[in-house]
Amino acid sequence: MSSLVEQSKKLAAYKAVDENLKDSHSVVGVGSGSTVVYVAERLGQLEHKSSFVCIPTGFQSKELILSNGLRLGSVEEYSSIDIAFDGADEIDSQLNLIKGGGACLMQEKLVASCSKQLFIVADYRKRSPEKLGHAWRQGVPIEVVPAAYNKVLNDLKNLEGYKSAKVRYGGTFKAGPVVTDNSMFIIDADFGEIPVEKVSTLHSQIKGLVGVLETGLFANMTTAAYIGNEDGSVATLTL
Ligand SMILES: O=C[C@H](O)[C@H](O)[C@H](O)COP(=O)(O)O
Repeated sequence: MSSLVEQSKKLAAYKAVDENLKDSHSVVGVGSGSTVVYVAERLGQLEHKSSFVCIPTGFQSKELILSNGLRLGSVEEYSSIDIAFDGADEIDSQLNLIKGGGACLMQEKLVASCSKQLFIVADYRKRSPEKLGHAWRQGVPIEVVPAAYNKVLNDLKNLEGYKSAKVRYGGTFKAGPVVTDNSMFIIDADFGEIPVEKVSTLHSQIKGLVGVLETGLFANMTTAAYIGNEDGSVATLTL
């Protein structure tokens, strides 16, 4: 990956933490992915880091919290979270998101839904001019019960906008399907470009299929998105 992309991730993450984490915040959600690495790094540099507890969104997130000397909690203990930081695979003009490129969507949505504020950190490649499905062409990640994958693949064909869907495989790293932190499979379903006003409906339709645990469509959850630009600036997107 180019150092420009890496630099933009870091700048976005640092700025999101610096501008939004307050001394009064005692419970902080820490998401998953390669951009949140810099959120955890920044949190770990804070003098008052022992004054808040961090809630992970999966295995990688838990490791980030521990390796940066942060206090680890769990969403079972803290179902009310003051603020959460997470990455995204794509962000539309209304701050709806596609997430789950790293197969972590269920616990991410759990933490986001428990949090009073959700700040997204990303590099410039993640920002769509308007609709989801523009830059992120791999499809909407859907976490499914393993026994239901074939049924869900068939059910998806009946939904408006459906183009194709497939179970995600591990490639050279895993013979067979990717298995999530919740022991589920991931289906990537291509719906082309998703109109802003249809994100929520599409999420509900997919979620309504028996066998679906959660979708990677995050509608109306984002407080603000911090986007690291190629020129070294960071754009703050709010509604
Ligand atoms: O499943 C993974 C998560 O949804 C990530 O937050 C998302 O894929 C973005 O990751 P990255 O910051 O590596 O692009």
